[in-house]
Amino acid sequence: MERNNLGGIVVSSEPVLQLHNVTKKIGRRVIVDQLTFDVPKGEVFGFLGPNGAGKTTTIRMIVGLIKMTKGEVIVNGISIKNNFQLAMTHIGAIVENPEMYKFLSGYQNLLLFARRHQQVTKARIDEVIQLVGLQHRIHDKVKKYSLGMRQRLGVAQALLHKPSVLIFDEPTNGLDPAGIRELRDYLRKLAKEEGIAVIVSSHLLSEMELMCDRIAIIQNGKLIDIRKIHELRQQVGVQQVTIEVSDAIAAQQHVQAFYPDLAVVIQGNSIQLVIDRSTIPEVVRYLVHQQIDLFSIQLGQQSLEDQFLQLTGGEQIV
Ligand SMILES: Nc1ncnc2c1ncn2[C@@H]1O[C@H](COP(=O)(O)OP(=O)(O)OP(=O)(O)O)[C@@H](O)[C@H]1O
Repeated sequence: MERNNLGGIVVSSEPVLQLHNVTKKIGRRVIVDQLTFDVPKGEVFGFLGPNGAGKTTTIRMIVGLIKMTKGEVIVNGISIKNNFQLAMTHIGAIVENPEMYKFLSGYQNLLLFARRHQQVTKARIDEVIQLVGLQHRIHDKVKKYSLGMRQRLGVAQALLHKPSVLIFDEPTNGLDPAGIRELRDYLRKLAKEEGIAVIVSSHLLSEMELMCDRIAIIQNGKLIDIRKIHELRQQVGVQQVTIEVSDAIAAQQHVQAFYPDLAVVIQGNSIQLVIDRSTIPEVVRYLVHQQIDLFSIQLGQQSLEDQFLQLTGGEQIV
């Protein structure tokens, strides 16, 4: 088995989930358009796109809640078209609000849920409770749980039958910052320690960036790009440079004359430009040579957000 290293996390390159040309048409409208990607074991994979991009529809197709118009979904080598029941034994999903009885305890809910799966033992129930960190509150009634705890219980339910893929649609919806952080930590733990492929969807780039190893960007039902988060960070070599100068108008004209393709913006007493880090000394030398005095230089990185906005043609992903 080939292995590679994603930002310090070792994951197997063996895909546990494969989508090939997955397409959904409703009437004449193509909602999801030929999506193709693989997710390996142990990876947290983000499905990022603006509202209405087709994320939920794709997830609903993967878990069999709706039919694909075209394409194929393979889970652990099993086609969901050929052997749906068997393929689903490898998937745990939290797509709609998990079914829970509020007047029963978390533990009683898990017991009820476990009856649906023949092979779930009491030891496994205890194991998933530990995994999601609910051991201290598991005998409280669910009505006393916070939203974050209910979500954990939902994840515990989804994990009972030992799936190799966990799918979670918009997991952070409604959670406060502390809840989001907890969720992020235990989803990453599940991927790292249990080798589960975790697939999450969101329209929030800031969350995906902290949670995922890789992100697929989807817009208007189409896959625009797939990137590894750590690669993205390394690629950001281009920097925004703000140079405080004695004469901003003259500095702008000089730099513009020397680099005709560069956009040079005046900000108060400074000029601002986006250039490769290696070009900075040349610009500085040139300005000094043109008798422009320099007072300060500030560097800012082009953010991941800027990159995604570029990729999606400016459509807002916040
Ligand atoms: N049953 C349906 N009939 C008609 N159109 C639908 C149906 N289900 C979804 N759509 C449309 O398909 C598009 C994609 O919807 P989907 O819910 O998959 O997007 P999403 O990326 O999950 O968005 P959000 O972040 O808002 O949940 C939307 O324009 C939606 O209106």
